[in-house]
Amino acid sequence: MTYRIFRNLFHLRKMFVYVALGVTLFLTIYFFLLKDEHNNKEPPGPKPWPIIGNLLDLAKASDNMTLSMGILAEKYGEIFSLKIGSKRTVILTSKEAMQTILTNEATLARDFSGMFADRSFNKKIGIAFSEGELWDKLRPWAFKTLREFGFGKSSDMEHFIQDSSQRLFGTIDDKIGTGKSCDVDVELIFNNPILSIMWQMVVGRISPEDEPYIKLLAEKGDAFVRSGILGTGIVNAFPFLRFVFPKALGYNVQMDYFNTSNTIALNLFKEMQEKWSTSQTTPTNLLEAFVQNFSTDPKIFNSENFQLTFQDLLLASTDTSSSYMEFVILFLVAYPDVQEKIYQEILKVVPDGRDLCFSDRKEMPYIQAFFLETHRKGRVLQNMLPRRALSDIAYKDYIIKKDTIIMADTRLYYESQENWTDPDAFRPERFLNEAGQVVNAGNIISFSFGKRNCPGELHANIVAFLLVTSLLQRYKLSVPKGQEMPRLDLKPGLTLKPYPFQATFTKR
Ligand code: HEM
Repeated sequence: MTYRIFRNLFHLRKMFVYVALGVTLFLTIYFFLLKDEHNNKEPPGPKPWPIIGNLLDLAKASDNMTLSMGILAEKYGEIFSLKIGSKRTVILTSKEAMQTILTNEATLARDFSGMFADRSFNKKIGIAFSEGELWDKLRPWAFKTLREFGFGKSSDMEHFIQDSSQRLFGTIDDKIGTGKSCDVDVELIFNNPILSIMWQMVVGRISPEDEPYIKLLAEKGDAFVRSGILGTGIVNAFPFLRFVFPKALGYNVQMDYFNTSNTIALNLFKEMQEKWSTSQTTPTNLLEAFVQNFSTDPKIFNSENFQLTFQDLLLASTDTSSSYMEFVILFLVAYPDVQEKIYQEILKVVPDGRDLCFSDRKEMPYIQAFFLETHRKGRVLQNMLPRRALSDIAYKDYIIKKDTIIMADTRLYYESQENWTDPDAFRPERFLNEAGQVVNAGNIISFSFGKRNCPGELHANIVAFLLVTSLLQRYKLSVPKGQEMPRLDLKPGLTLKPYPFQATFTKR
């Protein structure tokens, strides 16, 4: 018996040695003898390992995932290749590369796998991850319809935004009580008000029954975005891992948000279908228009497509704009002289203290320059949403092969000394000429390029302008007494935001 055990152990050890020798031989051949997988026309990049691709190179470049791609770009240039798992990926880091490649119609598709497939019942539906005929029809229809209900129209949006900001100021005033000031945790204060603005345009109302859903979506949406960029990268590279380590990779949190959003949207859709079957009125919101079009084109205007359109609109507008607003407060607090200049500009344009309208913005170049500088330093979507090449694409001497994932990372561009002379400084004046007019706004590329760029730019600008001006009319912002200056670097996540900080809101 003992002899048999020893003999088996011996065989096992021999087998292990053979396997180890085999693997070593394979890796040696792979690295030294096999022809380089990058044909010389593909953009350069570190040599990928079998199975894991360049995940180790990314991890080695920096333990801060927001920096990794930029660090590799310093070595390989404005366009370089990586393999994320087995996925061939190209990273763009210069404005020229992004502008040229992302406006090419062959890059209108998206990467679609792992959690991005699970969130949409494994179908390419909705706006942000659909493609082809459905995307061609749904995106223009959704934004044309939203515009009818106020989206991107300052006069209509003013009403929604004032409503949301009043509620936010109410909470701050309650906290101040009979005093003059209070310290506020800035993290997440804008999520709920900003989500409410888009909710009103999509659903057409905020009833007391809607409030808990808005709160739930704001909270779970934030948890989704914070659920770990590393986890999402790994899950996209090795989709099966999401079922093996769902908790560690953030997959549970992500699915929790998707399921919550899809259930809320489905209930709204059914409720509207019932209403429509009894009284047929002219639509006053996106949901109503969606349901009314169901009978004419059920392939597009069905409940699943509504669920994903609802999710795309609420998530894309809320997290980006709220994180951007957190950066706005951070920079106002960190640079009191900048805050004072904006306040003086507000006083000059509306000395009587009336609410500002978006049309006042054209008289206010300094605040416009401040918003541009905030986009440069507070890079909410530093890594834009991944695209996918529909055919081979030529750029300079390189070829991006069909089906390559295309990612853009704006950090190096925004931090380049060559482009900005003093990139580390927060200096809105860089966007003003000697006559005090706004210049070089086109150098801010945060909303991307081409037909698949961000459709929410104007909406985001209106929201930021009206929220910030009304806030500064009421409060002066500062670092709380006895606290250190908050961190100015960016907190990693699917989108970037400031690290948690407090600001003192003092009534003017
Ligand atoms: C600070 C605010 C925002 C920033 C920096 C931002 C940035 C971006 C970027 C970089 C993309 C990817 C574009 C591409 O693939 O080339 C995108 C997509 C998108 N954004 Fe925004 N965004 C912001 C606010 C908004 C708002 C307010 C909305 C309102 C609805 C919105 C809706 C969308 C949608 C639906 C997409 C997907 C478009 C498509 O795939 O066709 N975004 N955004």
